[in-house]
Amino acid sequence: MRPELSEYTPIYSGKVRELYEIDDEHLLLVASDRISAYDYILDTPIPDKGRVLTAMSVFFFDALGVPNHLAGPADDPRIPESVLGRALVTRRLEMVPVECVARGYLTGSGLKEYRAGGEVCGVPLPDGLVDGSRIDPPIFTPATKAAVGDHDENVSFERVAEDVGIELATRLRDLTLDVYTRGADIARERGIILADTKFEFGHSSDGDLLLADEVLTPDSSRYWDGALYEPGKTLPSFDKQIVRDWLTKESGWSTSSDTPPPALPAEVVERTRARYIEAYERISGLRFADWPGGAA
Ligand SMILES: C[C@H](c1ccccc1)n1cc(-c2ncnc(N)c2C#N)cn1
Repeated sequence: MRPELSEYTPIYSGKVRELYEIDDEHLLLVASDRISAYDYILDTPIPDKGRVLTAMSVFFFDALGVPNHLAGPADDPRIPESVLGRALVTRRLEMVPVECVARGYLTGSGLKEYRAGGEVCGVPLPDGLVDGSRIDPPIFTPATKAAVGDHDENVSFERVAEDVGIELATRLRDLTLDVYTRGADIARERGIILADTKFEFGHSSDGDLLLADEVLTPDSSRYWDGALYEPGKTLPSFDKQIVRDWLTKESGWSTSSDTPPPALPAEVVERTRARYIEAYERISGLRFADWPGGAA
C-alpha cells in the first residue's frame, strides 16, 4: 500500500515542480504537467509531461553514471500512487548555491552577453558568432539562483570561486562540462541537439558531491531538432515551439500583451505531448509505454 502525498510535508513549490520531505534523510521530487512559455505558467497542462521528464532524468542518471541524489527506483514504494512515474525519492543534500550551466551553442542570455562584450560569464569567444553558433569546446557559464519569478544572474567562474572556494568551483565546472558533453553526444547520435543545460549539485551528509535536481530534461535544457539546425537561424525549441507558435501566431495573444496567455486547444496539447514522448524515446531508445504511472 503506497502512502498518500498528503503524508509528506511540502517544502518547496516551483513553477512546474514541487519538493516534499519524506523523512530527515529523504525528499520526494515531483514533476507536474504544467508548462511554461514566455515566463508564464500556462493554464493548460500537458498530460504526461511530468512523467516524460522524470523518465528522461532517470535515463540520464543511469546512462551517465555520475554519483547522484537518487535514493530509489521510479516505482519506489514510498512514491504515492497519485504521482507515480512523475516523482523520485532523493537523498536530502546541502545544495550548492550555483546554477551550473554548460553551453555548447550560443543563444539566449549567452548570445545577449556575447553581443554586448564578446564574452559570456567572463569567457571570451571568437568574433563573428551568431545565434546558434557552435561553441566547441563547450563553456561553463554559471549563474546565481534568482528569487522566485526572477531570472538567474550570469556570473564568472571567478565569482563562483569567491563564493564556494576554488576547489569546489573547479569540480563544479569540470563535472558540468563533462556531463553536458556526454549527454550532448548521446542526444546528437539520435539527431537531437542539446544546446545548453543547467545542473544543480549538493553535498551528502558524508560530504560527497552529488548531481541533484532534474538532469538534461527539456525544462532544464534547450533541445533542438538536428535536422533543422543552421547557425544564424533562430532554432525552434524541440518541445515548446508548437505552444509558442500557436500563442504568438494563431491565438491572437502577444508577448507584449499585459494579459496572461489563453488556454491551449486540445490539438496543440496533444502535439506537444507527442513531442515530449518523441524526445524521450529517440534519446533513450526506450518505450514511454513501459514507464510507471499514467492512466490506469
Ligand atoms: C530548486 C530545486 C527543486 C527541485 C524540484 C522541485 C522544487 C525545487 N531544489 C532541489 C533541492 C534539494 N534540496 C536538498 N536535497 C536535494 N536532493 C534537492 C534536490 N534536487 C532544493 N531545491
